[in-house]
Amino acid sequence: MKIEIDSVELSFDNKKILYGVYLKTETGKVTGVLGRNGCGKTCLLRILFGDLKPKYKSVRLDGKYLKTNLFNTGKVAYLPQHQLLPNNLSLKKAFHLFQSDWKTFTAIFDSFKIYGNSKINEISSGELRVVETYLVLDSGKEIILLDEPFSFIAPLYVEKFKDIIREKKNVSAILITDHFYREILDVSDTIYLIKNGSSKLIQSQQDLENEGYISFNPQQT
Ligand SMILES: Nc1ncnc2c1ncn2[C@@H]1O[C@H](COP(=O)(O)OP(=O)(O)OP(=O)(O)O)[C@@H](O)[C@H]1O
Repeated sequence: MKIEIDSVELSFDNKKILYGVYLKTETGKVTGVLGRNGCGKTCLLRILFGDLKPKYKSVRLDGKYLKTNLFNTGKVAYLPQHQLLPNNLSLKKAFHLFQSDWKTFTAIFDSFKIYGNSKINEISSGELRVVETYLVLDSGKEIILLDEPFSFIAPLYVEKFKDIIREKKNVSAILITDHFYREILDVSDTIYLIKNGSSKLIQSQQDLENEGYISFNPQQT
């Protein structure tokens, strides 16, 4: 499946946020989205999902204009920046509801074994992020949108999620945004930088330096 979004026009109180975006993601590929704080990454994911209504947008699935919101198609799973799961749900129940296998999860993240009967509000915010990111990635949906999956979790878990993302991209088109740009560069097949309301295709870390997204680091040359 191929998903494209363009012709996005989003403003808040006459402040233009997005106005020149083109972004494509497809099955078999991870598409990374980078950009400074407040450039519009979360808004773009929400517009694609259908959760935020801009003045205008055009979303195409396999080249065909989508007349409804993407979430109405049942083809998408979305990890928002805010909490996804309700507080009083037990972890095992959450896995049951998402039709995800608890034992497979705890075989990868073994320190979670003790939490099967714990409620969502009894684990740490980082642990919750691990659970939610896993459930979204394991949803089997054709399109997966991840808003900052790496930012709040330990480096060991970031590595595990990068492996899971590489595996899941075989069946899903994965769109991911995060400030951990090295992880995004590592795991993505295609990268866009959102800057001044527009998207730019990024080929290398050098491009990110040239665009002023990261500063020049002589130790890495
Ligand atoms: N509901 C809203 N009302 C007014 N302004 C908003 C609203 N939602 C977002 N914005 C503004 O739109 C801009 C883009 O926000 P967005 O959350 O998409 O940024 P971002 O690139 O995801 O930032 P970050 O990396 O800090 O999460 C910001 O300037 C933000 O203040």
